[in-house]
Amino acid sequence: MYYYLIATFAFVGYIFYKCYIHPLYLSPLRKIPGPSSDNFIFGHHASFLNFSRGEAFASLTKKYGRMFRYHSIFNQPHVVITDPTLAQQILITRTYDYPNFFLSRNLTKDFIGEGVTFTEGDDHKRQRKALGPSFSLANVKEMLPTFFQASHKMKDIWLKQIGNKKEERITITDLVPKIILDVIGLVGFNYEFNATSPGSEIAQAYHSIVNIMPPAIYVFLADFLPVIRKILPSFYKDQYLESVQRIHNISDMLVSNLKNANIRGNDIMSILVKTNENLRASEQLTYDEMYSQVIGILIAGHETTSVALSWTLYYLAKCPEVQDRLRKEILDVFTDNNYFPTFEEIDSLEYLECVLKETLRKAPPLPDVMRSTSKDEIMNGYIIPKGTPLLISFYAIHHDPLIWGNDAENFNPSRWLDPEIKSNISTSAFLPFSAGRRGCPGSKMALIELKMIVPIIIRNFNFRMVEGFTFETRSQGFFKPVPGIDLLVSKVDY
Ligand code: HEM
Repeated sequence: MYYYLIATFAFVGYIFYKCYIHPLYLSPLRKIPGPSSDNFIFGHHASFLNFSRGEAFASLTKKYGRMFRYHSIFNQPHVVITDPTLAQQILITRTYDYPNFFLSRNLTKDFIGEGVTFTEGDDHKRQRKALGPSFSLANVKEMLPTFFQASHKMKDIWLKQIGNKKEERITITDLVPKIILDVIGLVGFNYEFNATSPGSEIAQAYHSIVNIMPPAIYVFLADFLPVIRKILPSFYKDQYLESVQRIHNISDMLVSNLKNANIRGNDIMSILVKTNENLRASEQLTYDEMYSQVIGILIAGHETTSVALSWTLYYLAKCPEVQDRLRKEILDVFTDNNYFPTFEEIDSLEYLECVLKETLRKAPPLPDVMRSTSKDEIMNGYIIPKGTPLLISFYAIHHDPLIWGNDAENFNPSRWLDPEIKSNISTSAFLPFSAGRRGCPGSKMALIELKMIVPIIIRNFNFRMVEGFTFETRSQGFFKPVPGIDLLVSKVDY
């Protein structure tokens, strides 16, 4: 009887020590400046981490400097980095000294498998080597017709929605993700997702996954108590877990089909399968690794590009003079509505490039990435013990007035034409695609996709803000408008 009592006291004491005494009174990380914990159980997940953490980190940078601390679940201290020099060290100079950090390795692995996002060191290098040819510029150029058709499909759906009306209020964030999902289906796997059709299985599954994530406390506990994964409330079980399973089934089918195919196309996965066959046995990806790339590419390549496109249209609606200037530039190349431009032509649109860069600066689709320390370190004079989670906030770096000037909060594409600003911006101050060995392999593809879609849409439509319409911004994972963006859309005829 006493043993049970002692064991219970010891357990409770240990939990109290780990969740309260150590993080708040003993950890060397408590010396780093930062806000005090808001909630005994949820830490800052009870406050700013639940909403737009990018904006919160930008304002905390002003208060505490470019390295500060916040508290995660059970008060665990995490360190936020908004200093480009430290970001350079973590992301670029010593990439593999700072492994990726996940709130739950188990749940993440269940979801994305052992693909490129999950691996470290030599395994990560091996996977990136195999993926390289799929993302080469030559291959991305082959994707132009798919981008072209997707933008015309988007245009046709909106034209139908406007009909004979002068102007129509459209929730642009309804169609944009579906169009981008279709694109990734075709260029990624040569597969028709038909996401714009009402019964599209993949579109529904995908929507559930990105919109019904289990709360942070579940994710955190899932690593310590595997039983948590079995007692997820039925809401998550039915919608989230079933959707994950559906996407896994599709991934399995795609990779099996490709392995057995006699003729393969130029899509990302086909090229990966071909590249893999030509690698030395020790470098080849296993079936599981290959299969994990499907879900990785789907998530990494879809939500990011779709969010970037939605923000671009939003900022163009917000800044009519920018929209007019961009349309003028576009009309010089897209002389005819059905004109199919060359790669060189879309790449030469200088102001379009500025608009896209400015959108990715103001609203980086992935507002931050997480890493951890693999050994004890000193950073900016503070002791950072091994295993400390580090959050590199791209959003805060992109909004830092010391880098971007006093108009950092303004949407001003012309800043990218200013030679002085251009020369001040290092690779670690503009990080929409992160940087270093883990930097986004799809950056060229995403930019070219946007450079094809935006002109076709802007050539055909004028976008205006809806008076009084507001939305929230969420940045759990992706920096997204919630519930979405409504704009007034009218046809433009040239
Ligand atoms: C505007 C669009 C995009 C943005 C803003 C973006 C941004 C990013 C960022 C910030 C990372 C994290 C890198 C890190 O952990 O340091 C990443 C990783 C990744 N992205 Fe993208 N991405 C975009 C489009 C794409 C596309 C179109 C694809 C593929 C079709 C893609 C595939 C990947 C993959 C596979 C990774 C994991 C790389 C690794 O861990 O080594 N991304 N992306």
